[in-house]
Formats: sequence, C-alpha cells, structure tokens
Amino acid sequence: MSLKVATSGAATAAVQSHLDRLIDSKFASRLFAQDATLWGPEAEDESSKRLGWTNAAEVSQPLVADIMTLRDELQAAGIDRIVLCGMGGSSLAPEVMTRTGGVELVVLDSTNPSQVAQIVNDQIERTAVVVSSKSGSTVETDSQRRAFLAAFAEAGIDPTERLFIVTDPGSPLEQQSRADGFRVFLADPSVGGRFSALTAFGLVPAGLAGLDIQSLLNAAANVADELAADSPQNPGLVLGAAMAGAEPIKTYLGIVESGSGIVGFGDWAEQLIAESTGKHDKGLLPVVLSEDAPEIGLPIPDLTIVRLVADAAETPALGDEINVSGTLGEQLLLWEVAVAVAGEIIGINPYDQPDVESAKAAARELLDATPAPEAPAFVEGHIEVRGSESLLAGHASVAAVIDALLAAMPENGYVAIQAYANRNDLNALTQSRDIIAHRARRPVTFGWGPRFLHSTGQFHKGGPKVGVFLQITTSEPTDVTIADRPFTFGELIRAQAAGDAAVLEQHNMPVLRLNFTDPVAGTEAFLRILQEI
Ligand SMILES: O=P(O)(O)OC[C@H]1O[C@H](O)[C@H](O)[C@@H](O)[C@@H]1O
Repeated sequence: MSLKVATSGAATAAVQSHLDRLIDSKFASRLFAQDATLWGPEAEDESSKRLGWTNAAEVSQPLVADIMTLRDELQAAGIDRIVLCGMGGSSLAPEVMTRTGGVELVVLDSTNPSQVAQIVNDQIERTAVVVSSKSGSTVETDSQRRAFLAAFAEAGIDPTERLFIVTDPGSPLEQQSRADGFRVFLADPSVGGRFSALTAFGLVPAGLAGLDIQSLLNAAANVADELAADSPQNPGLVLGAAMAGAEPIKTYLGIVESGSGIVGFGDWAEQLIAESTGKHDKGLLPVVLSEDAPEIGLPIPDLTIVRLVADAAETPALGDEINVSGTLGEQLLLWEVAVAVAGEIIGINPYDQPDVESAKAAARELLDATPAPEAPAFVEGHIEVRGSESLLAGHASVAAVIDALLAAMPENGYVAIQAYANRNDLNALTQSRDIIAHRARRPVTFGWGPRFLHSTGQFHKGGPKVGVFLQITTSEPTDVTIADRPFTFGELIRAQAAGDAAVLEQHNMPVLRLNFTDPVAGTEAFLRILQEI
C-alpha cells in the first residue's frame, strides 16, 4: 500500500483552485525547511517554535532503543499491563497506534470517578504507568498521576520503578519528577501537542505496550520527501486543499473508515484538525462517521466525506468525496501536512488553541467557589434536566427539550453530544449519535468529556458559533479522592462539565444538560426517548 489521495467532484475543484498557488509559493518545501512565515506575520512567533514535527520521524530514532530496553526490563519483571495517563495530544496518537497494531494499551484520559477507579484498581502488580503531559500542568493528568501514586503506595510498590514521565524539558512535571527519583523521557519542545504523534508522546506508551515503533517511524520517514515536494502529486497538498479549499468553505469533514485497517484514526484526526483550525469563527469540524451513518446519505452541502480506504489507487473517489490510503505511519505525517496546508488556506495559525483555556478557567472558578448545586428545571425518571432558558421555557419532557435543542440549530449548524461519563460502562451512549443525526439531518459529533475539551472543544468555542450542545453527566455512586488536592474526581468532572457549558452559553450557543441520576438506567431511558422522537 502506498500513500495516495484521490478526489472527485467538488473536492477536485477545491484542489484545483489552490494547487498551483501552493506549488508556486513552494509551500511544501518551505514547510519541511521549517519556514515559520507560512501562516502570516501574526502566526510567526508561535510557528517558529512549533515546526519540529516535520522531521520528528528522524529526530525520534534514538528513542526507540531506550524504550525497547525499558520494555524488556518490565517484561522480565512480569509487568505487562501498560496504562497511559494523558489528555488530547498526549494520549490520542498512542491510542490509535496501539489499537491499529493490535497491542493492548489502557488509556486513562478521563476524570470520571468510576472509570478512574476501574483502571487504577485493576492488576496493579502487573501495571506500569506512563504519565504524559507536554506542559506538565494539565489538571486531569496530574490527578490521574496522583491516583496511581496512591495505588502503588497502597500496594507496597515503589512507584519510581513503575511510573514513567513524558514531558517537555523544564516543565514543572520534569523538575518534580526528577527530584522524586522518577525516570523522565523528554519530548521535543519544538513540536506542539497535537502534532506530537512521532515524538516521545506517541512512541513511549506505544512502544512499552509492544508496538513495533521502529516500523512506524520508518514508514513516516519514507514519505517525508514525497510530502516535501512542490509537486501536484504531493498527497499532503492535495488532501489539505481538498478538505479546506472549497469556496465557500465546507466546514464539516466526515471521516469514514472504509477498509484501511486503521482503528480509531478519526479520534486522533479530530483533535489535530479541530484544534488546529477551529478559531476566529473559522475552521473545520471533523465528524467521525461509520459507513452507514445518516449524514453520508443526506444532502448536506457543507460536508465533505473523506474515506480511509485500503488502496485509493484502486478505489476511485465518488461523488464529491476524498479517498485516502496509506499505512498509519505514513498517514500521521500526511494529515499533519494537510492541516498545515488547510491552516494556510483558511487563514489561521494552526499552532495555537486560544479557546481551550476558557473552559479550564471556568472549571477552576467553580472548583474554588464551590457553588450550591443548581436545581434541575424538571426531572423525568432517572434524568434531571437543566439548560439554557431559551430551550427549557414551556417544556416539561426530555423529548420536548431535545426537540427544542434541534430546532435552535442554525441551518448551517451542528449538534455536539458531550458525554461526561464512563466510556467503558456506558458505551451504548454512542448510539445516540446516529439517531440524532437521522433526526437533525445535519452533522453530529460525539465526544467523551473531558477528553473532547482537548480536541473539538477548541472548535466549539473558537469556530463558527453554529453549534447546539447536548451535555450528558452522570451521578456516580462512588467518588475517588485526589491526594493533596481540595477536590475529588467527582467534583472535578462536574466542574469541567458546568464550566464548559457556561462558556458555550457565554458565546450565545444553546446547551441542554441532562444528568442521569442512575448512569445505566438513565442511559437506557435516554436512548428509548431518542428512538421515539
Ligand atoms: O500535554 P499537555 O500539556 O498535558 O496537554 C494536553 C492537551 O491540553 C490542551 O487541551 C491542549 O489544547 C492540547 O493540545 C493538549 O494536547
């Protein structure tokens, strides 16, 4: 299989309207020469610190031996369960790598107390933990680290032999961890979080879990020249122009797995694309779709479908679609290039995330202020209903407020389902996506909270303000404390959900908040109601 992008119809027209200009301006070769001027003067400062990803596949080579040595040591000691604590760019790449490679990596990127407890309390004697945070200050990751330190202490295990840190040089996490005797893998500070797949952030957890990271790096390194070429065949230029180059822009990018064998690619691409482009009221919103998702058959003029296929040379794109093929290592670099191209076309800086901080700040305020819980507007069985006044006024059933939410969506809008819940136990919630898409006849995203805050969360607040938001929370029967912190996991996740809802409402976008007082019974009731509306 080789790296290939095929386009058809409107996607081909989008490519044609940008390709000559991209080639004339030598965009690709300048990108790989790490030219920070490509996105305009305002982006130059940030870009000058963030282009290390273009040669990460080469620069990261020396890490492989270190990681393999540690893996052998752990294996010899009978430690074969690897857990990764991290958010967004620090967890999504190793997740897709290990799922695709068929090796087991347990990813903890949640603050849901029951999910944390399940992962932390499982087989601690066989467990090693990678704590990954570029900044070293992400509250979820810090809390997860503290939970594992407590679990190792309780089991009488020396945590310095089991817990490994991936962070940037000089971060508070590096300093503290070294002082406490932990082993630290330093990442490349010239690579931003969501572009860090081929750095220590992707490689350490995936390699410890048993993935062949050498082959992955080689695959990416082998396509670097092709992606750096100022040529009409450059698949990175073609994909970037196809996804962002329509006039007017097609905001929604439906990502469909159609035989590539890559598992969960959309979850990684979602963060790369939404967080890089969704700002200043512009951007692209990735929508992860199955092959039979309702959106594919609906006339949605601002949706581009991109399919990950086994071989795009053999499978021509149809309609207005894009087909992409390549191994995972090849595609990681391909999509990073495509997003750099898309950023230039859209006219934004792909390397900042100006709206991620607002939800974090709102959650911090709520944790500090500890306000009394807001009473629900009404309760239906196991579902408490809260939300924007404009949605709730005059309604007294869950079905009616969901209808009101969909009715509030602008013509060019989308629905975002945000489930702050245990994704292992309540996976059935994902069924709501197709049902709501069928009803809304518009793109619908599904994200687990707080994980999506580090991904599509930037687009929700920074992109076009056309979203309507269905937030789901659960009352958990148990909570988990966080050592030396004035809040529990339960309080943290509640503050994160409430904080993000408040910020969305400040942007005048409607938010419907459903809390399931019994997580399982609430989920069943919710799905039943959706089937009936
Ligand atoms: O790796 P960390 O510093 O912990 O950051 C984790 C994530 O945090 C924020 O949400 C950023 O917007 C993401 O790009 C980043 O990947």
